[in-house]
Amino acid sequence: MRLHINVDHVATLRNARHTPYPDPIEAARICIQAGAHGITAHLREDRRHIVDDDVRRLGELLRDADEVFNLEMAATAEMVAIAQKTSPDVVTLVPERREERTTEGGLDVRGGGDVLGEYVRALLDVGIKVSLFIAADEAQIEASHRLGVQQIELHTGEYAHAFHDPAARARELDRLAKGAALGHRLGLEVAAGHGLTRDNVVELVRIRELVELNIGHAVIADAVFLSLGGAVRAMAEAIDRGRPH
Ligand SMILES: CC(=O)[C@@H](O)[C@H](O)COP(=O)(O)O
Ligand SMILES: NCC(=O)COP(=O)(O)O
Repeated sequence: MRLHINVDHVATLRNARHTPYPDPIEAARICIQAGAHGITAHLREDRRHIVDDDVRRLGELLRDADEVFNLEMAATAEMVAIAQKTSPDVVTLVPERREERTTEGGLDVRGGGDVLGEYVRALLDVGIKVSLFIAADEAQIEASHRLGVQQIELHTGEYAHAFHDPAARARELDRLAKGAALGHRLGLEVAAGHGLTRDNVVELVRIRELVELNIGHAVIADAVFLSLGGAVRAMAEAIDRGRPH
């Protein structure tokens, strides 16, 4: 199971005071040293946390360290051009709404039209792996497969919200498990992420088809008490506890 740490909210803290610290690139270095298999960052259109220069510097760090850089972005011409210029290992296309607090729901791949396919091809053509951040919905998974991407990332936000309601949690886990199984059958790599914590990750990783998790907010929050390296190691331990051996 690959664990990619999302460093967006290191930048949120930095931007709250317009200081140069804490630096998300230094955070990425610590996460990698602590055992993360890659770094994720979301360049939002409003630049509320990660900014363009962070993307450039993360790219340099991770290329030098030979570690994976997963750049999350909206499916727009501006973002695709940034990816072509900065060449992350992976681009995850996500839905984005300017006023949302965080990413709500998955990308509408089925209704995405020709333009989404063009963006996907533009990224694949320059050798960037493409992942689509989608709900665990049969039609969206099949549409992702038809677009020729290598990976899907299942949105676990609803599961995270349902965690303290046993019936809703079981329903969400079942939905994610069915989605992961379908994605795997279609030959897609299946990742998951959003709202994951050391508590809710344990049951999720029983889904054998999942090969990657992208986790940010809870790790950065844990870092306040555990140090960043300690928070990454604690998350890796929670994943190990839940993973079928
Ligand atoms: C796509 C996704 O789930 C993450 O990138 C998450 O959106 C982190 O960024 P925000 O907290 O700004 O939504
Ligand atoms: N794609 C999910 C991600 O990168 C991190 O989401 P979160 O853990 O910050 O909610």
